[in-house]
Amino acid sequence: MAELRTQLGEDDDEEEPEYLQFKVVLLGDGAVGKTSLATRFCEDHFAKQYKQTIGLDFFVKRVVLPGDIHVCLQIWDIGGQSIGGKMLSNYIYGSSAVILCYDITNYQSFQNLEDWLFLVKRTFDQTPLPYIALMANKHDLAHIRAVKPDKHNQFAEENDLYSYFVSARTGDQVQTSIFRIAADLAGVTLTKPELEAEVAQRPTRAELVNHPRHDPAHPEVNADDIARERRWFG
Ligand SMILES: Nc1nc2c(ncn2[C@@H]2O[C@H](COP(=O)(O)OP(=O)(O)OP(=O)(O)O)[C@@H](O)[C@H]2O)c(=O)[nH]1
Repeated sequence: MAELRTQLGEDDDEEEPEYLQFKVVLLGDGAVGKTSLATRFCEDHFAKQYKQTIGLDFFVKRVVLPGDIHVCLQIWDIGGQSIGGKMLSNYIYGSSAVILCYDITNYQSFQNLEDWLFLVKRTFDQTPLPYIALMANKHDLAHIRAVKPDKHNQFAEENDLYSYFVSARTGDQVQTSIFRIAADLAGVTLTKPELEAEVAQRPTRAELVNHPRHDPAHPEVNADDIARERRWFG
């Protein structure tokens, strides 16, 4: 995995820690929530309004792992319309991690990950593949999901992908997933208490989402969904 050690200070202050730097690329169809995930990862903010990413956008996430290991993730948010574009391979090239994102309420966005994954493999060609994660977003809409967890797990297993279920909207599992990805890239094994401590340190207020709770059309809405909305997430 590509890794760069550097000092990230504004000046040459000797106190500035040494960061492990990794390029992380978010890929997936338009409107699956890549920008929302990046802003949740990095700014702990969520915007309801959809603003299409043209080309790409950049974010930076700094994480301190157990053992005082400082990690800087350069997050490349690639617009979903780039799939047919000539620049896509250039965007993917040199990444340490690729996060394949889909919207659990949009089956097509899941199916199209075959194409996104193919493009990643083609970019890396004979060279080792980066860390690749499968990220199911919009988990707050689990009551209208179109992609069953079984399908997700099968795709992840078949392609040897790390697997995450998140909601950029509520923040559910977002900080945990990025913390885990940072640790995996840095080669740090996290214990459960370490992961929980990180999440507890950065509470995100879960937003109440209006679900049709007792709608007979969505009988699968259950107590877990309701509890999820009320929890505090990292
Ligand atoms: N309910 C819900 N909506 C979400 C979630 N994440 C994103 N959205 C909404 O989905 C829409 C698209 O989100 P974006 O983050 O702009 O999607 P994108 O994948 O970056 O889209 P492109 O720029 O076209 O590639 C926006 O209206 C978001 O508010 C989520 O977890 N839950």
